[in-house]
This record gives sequence, C-alpha cells and structure tokens, in this order.
Amino acid sequence: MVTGDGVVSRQGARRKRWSRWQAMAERQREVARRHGQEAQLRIAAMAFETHLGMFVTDAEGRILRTNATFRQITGYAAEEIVGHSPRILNSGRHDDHFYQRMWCAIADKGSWQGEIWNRRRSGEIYPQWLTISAVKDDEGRITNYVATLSDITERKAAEEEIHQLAFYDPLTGLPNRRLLVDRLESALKESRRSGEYGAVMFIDLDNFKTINDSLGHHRGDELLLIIAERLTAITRETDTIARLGGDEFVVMLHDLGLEADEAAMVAERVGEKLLASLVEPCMLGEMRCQVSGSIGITLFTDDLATVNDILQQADLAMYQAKAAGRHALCFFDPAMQARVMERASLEADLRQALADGLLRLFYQVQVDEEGQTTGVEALLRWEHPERGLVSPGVFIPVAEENGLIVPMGLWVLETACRQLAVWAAMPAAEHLTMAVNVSRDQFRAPDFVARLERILAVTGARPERLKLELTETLFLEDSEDTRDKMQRLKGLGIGFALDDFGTGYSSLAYLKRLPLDQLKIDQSFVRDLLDDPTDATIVTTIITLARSLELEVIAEGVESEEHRRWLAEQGCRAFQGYLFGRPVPVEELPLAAEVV
Ligand SMILES: Nc1nc2c(ncn2[C@@H]2O[C@H](COP(=O)(O)O[C@H]3[C@@H](O)[C@H](n4cnc5c(=O)[nH]c(N)nc54)O[C@@H]3COP(=O)(O)O)[C@@H](O)[C@H]2O)c(=O)[nH]1
Repeated sequence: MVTGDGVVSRQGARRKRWSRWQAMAERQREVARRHGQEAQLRIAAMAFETHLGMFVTDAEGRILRTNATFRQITGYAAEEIVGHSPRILNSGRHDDHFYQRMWCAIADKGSWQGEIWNRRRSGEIYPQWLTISAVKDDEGRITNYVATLSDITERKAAEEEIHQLAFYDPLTGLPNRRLLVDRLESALKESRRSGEYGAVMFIDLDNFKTINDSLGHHRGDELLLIIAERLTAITRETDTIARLGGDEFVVMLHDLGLEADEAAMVAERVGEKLLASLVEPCMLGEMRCQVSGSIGITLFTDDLATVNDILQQADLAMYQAKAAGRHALCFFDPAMQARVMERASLEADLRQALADGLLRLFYQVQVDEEGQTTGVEALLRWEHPERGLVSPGVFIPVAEENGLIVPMGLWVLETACRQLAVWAAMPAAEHLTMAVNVSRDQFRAPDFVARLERILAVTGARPERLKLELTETLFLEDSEDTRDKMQRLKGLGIGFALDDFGTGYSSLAYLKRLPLDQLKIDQSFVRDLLDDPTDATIVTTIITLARSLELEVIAEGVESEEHRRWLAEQGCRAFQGYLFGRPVPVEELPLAAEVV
C-alpha cells in the first residue's frame, strides 16, 4: 500500500528528474546556440576575407576593422589604419560636392556605390569601385558603415585604350572623325543656344602624295606628325584639331561672336596663320621639305545645317581653294554647292541614261569642194526625260571626269561602226567616212585597241572608213603608248583627224611624229575669220602647215557661203558646218533616200 507520504515522495522525485532533464536540455540548447553563433562568426569572418577589400567603421566613421584584400589594395595594414577616418584614402580628385552626394545617397537609401579615385599608402592614385552600406540597430540608429572596394585600374586602362582607339587617330593622337563629329554636334547645339558663330576649316596638304611616293610612307608619317604639332601650336586648347585620315585635317573653332563678319574675320586670320605654318620648311631625315595646304572654311550658327552639311561645305570650299591654285583659303559659297549638286545629279542621270539606252548618235555631214558629202561626224546626244536634249558640251566633261567616258565612248564607236557597216552594203553610201570623237582617257585605256578591233570584227565595219578625232590634250604628255596605239590602228586602216586644232598645245613636233591624216580647224577661228585678221591669219597658217606636212585639212563651223568661199580660196578642200547641214538623226541625213 502506498501511503500519502509515499505519494508525495514519488511526485517529488519525478519533479527533480524533470528539472534535471530541463537543465540538461537547456545546457544542450546553450551548447547548440554557442556552436551556432561560433559558426555564424566563422562564416562572417570568412565572408569578410574575400577578394574585395572591406572595412567597417563605427557610426562616426572611424575605421574598426579591415580585411587582407584591403591591405593588398590600399597598402595599409589594419594596425596602421584602425581608428582613422577613411578620408586618409582621399585622392583629392573629387570636390566636396561629390562627397556630399555620396553621403546624401547613404542617408536616403542606406547605401552608395560608384567609381572613385583614391590614394594608396604609396601615394599612387588609382580608380576603385566602392560600395558603402549603413548598418542600423533595431531602433533604426546607424551603428556602423560597411565598405567594399575593388581596384579597377586594369578595367579603366582597357576602357581608356578602347576609347583611344575609337576616338583618336593612332598616328598623331589627334581626335578622329568620330570625335570631331561628336564635338561638332555639341558645338552646334551650343551655337544654336548662344547664337555665337563657329567655324570649320578643312585642310588638305597640296603635295603630300609626292612626298609619300618619293620619300616613303614613314617620312610621310613624320610629316603628318609635324603638321599635327604645328596646327596644335597655333590653335587654342578649346579648339578641336582632328585628322580625318591621309593628309586631311579639320580645325573647329567656336565662340566666334554673334556677327558673321566678325566670325569670318577671326576664322580668316586663323586660316592664314595655319597656311603660313604649313609652308614652313621642315627636315624629313636628311631632306629639307616644304609643303603647302589648301583650306576650306565654313561658318556655322543657329541655322538648320547638320554636322554632315557643315563638313561637306568645308570640304567643297577646300576643293575651291585647290582649284584657285592651291596654298589658298576659300570660304564656302552656297552657289558652289548648287553647282556641285547639279553636277552630281547630272552624273547620276548620265549613268542611268547609258544603262537605259537614252543616248543617241546624230550625224553631221562633211563635204568636199564641190559640196558632195564625203562622210559624217558622229555626235552624241542625250535625250533626257525631263531636261530634253542635253548637249555633249555639258555632259562629255562630266563623263570624262568620272570615267564614264570609257563605256560611253565604246558605245559610240560600236553604234557608229554598225552604221558604217549598213552603208558599206549600199552603193550610194559605201564611200562615206565616219568621224568619231575619242576622248583622251578613252584612248589611253589599256585595252582600247583590242576593244576597237573587236567592235570592227563584230560589226563588220571597214576600218578605212573610220576616222578617229583626237584632241591635242592626248599629246600633251609625249607618250610612247599613244604613238604605238595610233600606229597599230593605222595599220588596220583607221584614219586620224586632229580636232580643235590651234586651240591647245600645238607643238608642231608631234605633228611630224604621229600618223595623222587630217587637221580640223577649230570653229572658233572660222567663226570670225571674215572680221578678225588674226583668226584669218591663223586659218591660212593652218592650211599652209597642213599642206607642207601633206595632211588633209577640214574647216568646221562653216555657216555661210562667204566663209566657205574664203576657206576654199586659201586652199581648204573639206568643210563641215551648218551651211551643209546640222547634226541630225541618221534618217534625216540629206543623203540619197536609199542610204538611210
Ligand atoms: N568624246 C566625245 N566627244 C563628243 C562626242 N560627241 C560630241 N562630242 C564633243 O562634244 C562637243 C560638243 O559637240 P556638239 O554639241 O555636237 O557640237 C558639234 C557640232 O554640233 C558643232 N557644229 C558643227 N557645225 C557647226 C556650225 O556651223 N556652227 C556651230 N556653232 N556649231 C557647229 O560643233 C561641234 C563639233 O565638234 P567637233 O567634235 O570639235 O568637230 C564637241 O567638242 C564634240 O567634239 C562623242 O561621241 N565623244
């Protein structure tokens, strides 16, 4: 039986056991808590020792702790810097405003991060990426600041290199086109805001190619460096001097005042100084060299011109300066731009016309002393859909300049030869000759003879009926190649007339050396020969000269019977001009009906 005391004593024993267990459990929990805290401390300590530099400050900004990477980056050991303010790291590169913004961000958002220039213990200033976070207690009071930092010197250097490559000319170190465009865009905006003028000067060296070709590219590079230095020395630090490539430089000036005249005067003064500096002799190796430059200037202000427009205007003005004889400066003139644009549109249309078959050949008769047609001259015409019939006097120079004369001239030769072949099969026309104008560059094309041979073969035209009209410009340079080609063509039976005789070079030496058949007296002498004794003398001299050289002579531009008679009296036996017929399409030629 269990007594009441016995019950009490059992309950007491159970309570004791229970309290022992509780105490044991509490000890175990305490041990676990300690282990947990230690683990957390270990983790925190490990995390603190990362590849990022770290330091912790108290609320007043005194450094409490730094890690090993901090020491590697800054050079400061913990014992040297603990207790100090991080201001010890300042580089002096940032103003108060920078630090104010940083602390405002930390106060507002709890953290700040960004690029900052700091100073190492060694004194070296370097860029770093810095993050600062505020640590707060349960009441929201800042207790500490934790900062992480990394050295971004290498990244900055790579960025700098990329920037340098992208925006600077590798040879001279001057801004390149991209940077110039950037700066010009900003200058334009500024100019629109302030109303002040700016100027762009396009500079091209006049004889750089000769130096490059004769002394070699490394000497050419040396010269470009000298020029870059001279341009930099003359201009102000706020001006931009850029090299666009080759021997092309651009100088941009801004804040030239509110008046165009005043701005133009300043730009002109600077331009003249630049011109003078370019012609200063310089030594390239052992050689004393001298170059000159041509400068095109355009002003810009608050108008609607774009950066491209401005550069184009300065470029155009520079070409004008070159055309004016080089070593000159020239201001952009809008009329010049209109002319260039008109020419560009003509050029584009002309290419299209050749492709679309809008070119035509007209024919103008050539007659003998009896007025009998002996042949024709093929004259090119362009039927433009909007401009109407465009004169070759307008479009041939354009074609000569852009090289289109070569395919165009071949088309003329082939069309004329086809017509010759048609006439060859007609008794009334088989005697007719065909004079075809051949431009200098067309004749100089290396495959000209081969192409003409192919045309003759394809069309079946008889070479003896073909006469090529060449001009004196072809003979300005005494070229073996020209003589050789003429002789090969002569060997095929083709004849040669010297067109516009008397208007060009007229060295009589080549008349003897070249296999010419005919001199063509230019119409400018024929026009006034009845009134102008000088022209009359020139014409009689040409006729006499032709006779003495045993060359035929033909007068062009014969418009009246008086002209024809006067020329015939001087011994001229062949004529061409409106008196006998204007250039017309083949079907309108005043020949026997069966001929066309
Ligand atoms: N390379 C090529 N040049 C060509 C070709 N076709 C023509 N041309 C050259 O273009 C210039 C202008 O030619 P065009 O307007 O055809 O003028 C010719 C005649 O129309 C004109 N002429 C003829 N008779 C008279 C006249 O009595 N009065 C007068 N005012 N003008 C007249 O003269 C031009 C003939 O020129 P030329 O060749 O010098 O004999 C001109 O330079 C052409 O050469 C071509 O296919 N290729």
